Amino acid sequence: MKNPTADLKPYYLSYLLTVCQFGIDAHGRGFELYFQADLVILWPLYSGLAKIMSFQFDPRQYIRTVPDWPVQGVQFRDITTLLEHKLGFRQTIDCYVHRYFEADIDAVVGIDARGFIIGAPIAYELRSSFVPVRKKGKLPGETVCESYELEYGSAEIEMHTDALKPGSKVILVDDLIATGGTMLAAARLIEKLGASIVEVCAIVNLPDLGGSRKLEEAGYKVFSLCEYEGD
Ligand SMILES: O=P(O)(O)OC[C@H]1O[C@H](OP(=O)(O)OP(=O)(O)O)[C@H](O)[C@@H]1O
Ligand SMILES: Nc1ncnc2[nH]cnc12
Repeated sequence: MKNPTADLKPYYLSYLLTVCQFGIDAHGRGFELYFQADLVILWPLYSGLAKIMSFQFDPRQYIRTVPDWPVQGVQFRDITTLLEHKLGFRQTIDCYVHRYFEADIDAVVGIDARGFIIGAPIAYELRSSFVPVRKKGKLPGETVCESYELEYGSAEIEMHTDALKPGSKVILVDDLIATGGTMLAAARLIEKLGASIVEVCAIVNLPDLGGSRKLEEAGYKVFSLCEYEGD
């Protein structure tokens, strides 16, 4: 087991604080000594529980499906109902934080617009920077641009050229992978800036639309919290 006190992790710390605080008050020993001792004891228990909870969490219970929206034939997987659910939202963010906590991520890149909602809190918890990929025409600085096809339409996205340092480690985040066009275009932007993509991740994957397969064939690791077959 890695010694947790060697490099205190603020995220785990926030979970443990309540327990430890009680211990500190009751015990009356030096803060450092007692606090660190608690971390050593609780670390395997806490990280084990967090993994089990992430494993069991299924966001589909909170996601609303709207048939034939925005066009006939599309089963729209609406994550607003997940975001509205206090615990569901928290568990969603926690799944990514636990997954990437020890990956030394420099930046979370979130895709306009729903990728911002989940990308920003993940970046905050990972203590990394957050970089927005925006629809064309929204960023004021010098940008790199990519065009792509959607399940319903086509679009262009941009990122500031100075948003990522060459060689930096990033995760790419969006709410959903359908045809994969958006993620692939965003991944190309990241690569144009010379950064390296640890994983591309989404809440929802629609595997039958082929996006995750395309991303994997392009060499990216893909992670999603749930899938809907047959879309
Ligand atoms: O895998 P794909 O086929 O590329 O589709 C997935 C993308 O489509 C949706 O965004 P949309 O373009 O509808 O924009 P929005 O977030 O502004 O609603 C979704 O949030 C993803 O970004
Ligand atoms: N089926 C779908 N549901 C929600 N967002 C989407 N973006 C592309 N396809 C989608």
